Amino acid sequence: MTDQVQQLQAYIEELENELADSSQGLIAITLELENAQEQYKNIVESSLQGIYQTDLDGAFNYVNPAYATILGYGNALEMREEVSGVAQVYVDHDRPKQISAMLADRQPVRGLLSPAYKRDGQAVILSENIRFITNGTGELTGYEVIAEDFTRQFHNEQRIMLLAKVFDYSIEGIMITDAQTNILEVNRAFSEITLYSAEEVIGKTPHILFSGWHNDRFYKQMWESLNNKGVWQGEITDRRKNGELFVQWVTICSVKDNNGEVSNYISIVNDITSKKESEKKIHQLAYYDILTQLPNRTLFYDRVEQAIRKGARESHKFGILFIDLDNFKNINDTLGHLVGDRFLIKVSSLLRTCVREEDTVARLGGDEFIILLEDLKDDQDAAIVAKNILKNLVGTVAVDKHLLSSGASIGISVFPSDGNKLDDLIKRADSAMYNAKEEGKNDYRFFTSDMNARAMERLRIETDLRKAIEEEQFQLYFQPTKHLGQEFISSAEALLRWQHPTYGMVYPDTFMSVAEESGLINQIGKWVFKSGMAQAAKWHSQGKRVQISINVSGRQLRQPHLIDEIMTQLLETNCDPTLIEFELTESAILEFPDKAIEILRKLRAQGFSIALDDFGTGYSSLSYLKQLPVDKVKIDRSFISGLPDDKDSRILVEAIIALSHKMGLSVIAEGVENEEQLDFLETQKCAKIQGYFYSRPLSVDAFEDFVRRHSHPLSSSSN
Ligand SMILES: Nc1nc2c(ncn2[C@@H]2O[C@@H]3COP(=O)(O)O[C@H]4[C@@H](O)[C@H](n5cnc6c(=O)[nH]c(N)nc65)O[C@@H]4COP(=O)(O)O[C@H]3[C@H]2O)c(=O)[nH]1
Repeated sequence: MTDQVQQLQAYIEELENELADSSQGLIAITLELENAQEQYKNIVESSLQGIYQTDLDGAFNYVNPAYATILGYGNALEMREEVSGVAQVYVDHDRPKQISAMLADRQPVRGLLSPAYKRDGQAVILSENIRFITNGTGELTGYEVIAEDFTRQFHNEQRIMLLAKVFDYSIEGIMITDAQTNILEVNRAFSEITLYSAEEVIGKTPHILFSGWHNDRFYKQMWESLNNKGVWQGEITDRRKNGELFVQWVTICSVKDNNGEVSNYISIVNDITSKKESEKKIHQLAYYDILTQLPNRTLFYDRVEQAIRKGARESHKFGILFIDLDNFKNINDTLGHLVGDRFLIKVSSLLRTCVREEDTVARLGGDEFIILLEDLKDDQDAAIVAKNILKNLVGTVAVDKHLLSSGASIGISVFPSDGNKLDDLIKRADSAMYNAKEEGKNDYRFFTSDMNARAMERLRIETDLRKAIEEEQFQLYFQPTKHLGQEFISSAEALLRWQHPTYGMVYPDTFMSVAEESGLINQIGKWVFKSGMAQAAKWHSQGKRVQISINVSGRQLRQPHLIDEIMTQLLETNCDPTLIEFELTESAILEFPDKAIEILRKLRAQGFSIALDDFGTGYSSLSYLKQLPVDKVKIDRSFISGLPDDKDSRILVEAIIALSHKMGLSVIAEGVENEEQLDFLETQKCAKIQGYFYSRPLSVDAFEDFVRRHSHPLSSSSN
């Protein structure tokens, strides 16, 4: 229709032109022209397309009924009465100018989309073909527009474009197949996920992604769901073009045609490989030990809970082995953490080899491991495993160039005889482990009720100790040390006593290990520093110079701000540092020698003295002594008690005294209880002694009395 109108229009123009040129045949042509114009008018008037003509300024010269209808007017006349030109109809007020610019080359414009307003103000999109109108001399006089209401198509097209964009830009991969699963279309995300371009997959089937990961049953269930419900959702592991496996979360829908037959399948695919990997990582971090990759405490406890449920249901026994390495601290401190870590990794694999596949070996932290032995037939089966572990751990384990061995102490509890709750079973295996340690290490123990009583006792002591710290139930006793050949007293060891409100005087042997394990020793130690220094300063201010030895345990040495704390107490008590000696055992220093040596050096630099307590009982060789910044060696009383009869004790004591003298260290013998011991020590020129033979530890009053009884003004010289 549009073409027909345009052809006619062109023809009329041609005739008009011919008319202008020629005077001959004018009448015939005029008739033909009128005819053609009539014909044109009829066609235009009855056209379903809107047609109008305007002058160059956009004023309407003619509007056909269809155009008036498109714009919501009753008829063309009505429209002409209300609207004079395009400016009142089109959204673009500059339309005449725009049209002139578009038609500058006199070529018609086709398919121009022009938004306009209907009579009632509603928007309408017109699709227009526009051409210029010339007069007989070829001069431009206006333009003619054939317009169609394109609003509905426009919105449909917009929708389709929008859907195409969604398809293209969706972050989910989309694959559309026909009913035979031949791929018809895939989007950009699909290509990014699978690494196949659209060209590579279109015409193929999704089998191109097949990884072999799933069995036939999996696909059978998928098709069953698709056929019955029209949809399937799940995880599929497929293979990318580069061969890599990937996990995707897939939703497949079947699309049916008007006859109810499946025409297409649409798969929407989410690559969840990285999500899966991070889930795996999170799971690994939450449930496995980072160093050894063994299950951690959380996972272990969970397995025990499961075992308890299963055990209760099926009347099964299971065992828990609590393992603490005996010698690990030494390995760590002497060879460094890196070797220590590697050793722990080796121990972990070694432990795994000692149990069955279904058993769980976990690391609780540090050098503590724990094993769940599932389905025990007999308690003794747990003992067999424990023995096997000990045998393996005593043998050497190669780490780098070192051949290391560490015994272990193992505690065993058995479900249900030792408890049917997680807490009880773990606590009891732990108590049994302590027992194995206390009774000589490198062995295993089953839990007994007697151990339970001891564990309860430890707990009670810890609770009471906390109260004791709060209420300052402690006292310092002082045990004088005797300088041979010197009558007056110039030094003493400060020894802690606990005045328990119920049990009376409690000695360190009862509570020191609990204080150490619980860490309460740090608070108690602070009190000892303060009281010891205050006492030394007080006697000093009274003109009595007594050097006081204060014990410092390994745990205290590990305290990060030990030196600051000591210096604070020194300032607060106004004590002279040369009046204070710190006593440390060899083993406390050897727990982490480098750090300990640094601390001791700093303390000496501040004017304090250092004594090596219990010397001879630790692991260090005598030559190691050279490296330690100490002023004094205290020979352990276990060697003194053998004097003078026990040959080994004699040899050792002689050697320690001789070596210390050679190294310029002062020596003191602890635990001297009789004259024979004293005589022997005198012959060896051991200058100082301490022990019941001379004096027991004394309260402050008793100590001052003791000094007075020795009828000397207290010395003003140092020891
Ligand atoms: N059989 C016998 N024993 C003798 C004799 N002479 C002294 N003793 C005892 O031997 C222990 C010497 O202290 P230690 O070796 O430093 O051993 C101390 C020390 O390691 C620790 N300790 C005591 N007070 C403190 C303290 O304030 N802080 C820290 N960290 N540890 C302390 O507790 C341990 C035990 O202290 P005490 O029970 O006071 O026991 C004291 C003392 O009473 C003797 O001739 N024969």
